[in-house]
Amino acid sequence: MPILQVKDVTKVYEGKVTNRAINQLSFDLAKGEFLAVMGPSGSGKTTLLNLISTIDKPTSGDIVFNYIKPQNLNKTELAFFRRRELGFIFQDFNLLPMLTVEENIVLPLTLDQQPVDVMEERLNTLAERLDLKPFMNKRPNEISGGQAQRVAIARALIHRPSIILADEPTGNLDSNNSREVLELLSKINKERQTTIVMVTHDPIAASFCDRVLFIKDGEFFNEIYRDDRRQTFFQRILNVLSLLGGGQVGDLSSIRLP
Ligand SMILES: Nc1ncnc2c1ncn2[C@@H]1O[C@H](COP(=O)(O)OP(=O)(O)OP(=O)(O)O)[C@@H](O)[C@H]1O
Repeated sequence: MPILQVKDVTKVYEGKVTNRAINQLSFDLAKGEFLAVMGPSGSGKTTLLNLISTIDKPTSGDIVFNYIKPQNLNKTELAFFRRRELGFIFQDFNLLPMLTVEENIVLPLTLDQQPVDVMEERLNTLAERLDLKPFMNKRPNEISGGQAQRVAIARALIHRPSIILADEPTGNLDSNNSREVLELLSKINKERQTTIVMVTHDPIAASFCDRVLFIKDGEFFNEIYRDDRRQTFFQRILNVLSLLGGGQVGDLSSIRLP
């Protein structure tokens, strides 16, 4: 049984002009998979992430987590589901500026009214693993972008969610910090079998994943699995992107991945 099933999902935004942002899209996600979603601007990536994250509801079709259909939950159940099952990582980190690094990380457990000893134990483990110990009492504006994203990753992991949803997590980072964050996500995925869905424009970021799902105009375009070296996978990602159009694939094709 996949951890997530997207079944024939359509999302139509009604307005002056009707916009079919996702059209009859279907795919499964296995537990422990690290999936990248790619596609040109406006192809429906954020809409898809909003549907999976239950922020938005499909117009038709089903999204099933394990055996749960979030669209059938009431508001309270949905809030509980989101808090327990999902972890979010955003491009702009979304840390609360008034809280310290430590307070930001434990926020999901605070909201869930978990006991202090559980918070402390998990906080210590994550701070150690993500190398955050030196910054625990700092505020978000006192740390670098790369450090802020590591804090956001710790916050996304602390309640041990079933799925991590990441929207362009390296979009605001330079190449060194991007690589560090991607290696960290990859390590967490491999060591803990944490399931991750990551929307990205960046083929280098996508090359860290197990599979890339490409969408175009809200529809399935292609998917490729990593079964070889990251460099070869990267070249295959570039090949699909050049078929999709709209990118600067030519500039990237000579890149040797570190
Ligand atoms: N709330 C909304 N109301 C109406 N139309 C919307 C809404 N959100 C997105 N759209 C439209 O749905 C389509 C898909 O948008 P979406 O933001 O999901 O694409 P995207 O692939 O994430 O784009 P980008 O890479 O530029 O972030 C676009 O045509 C967009 O204009």
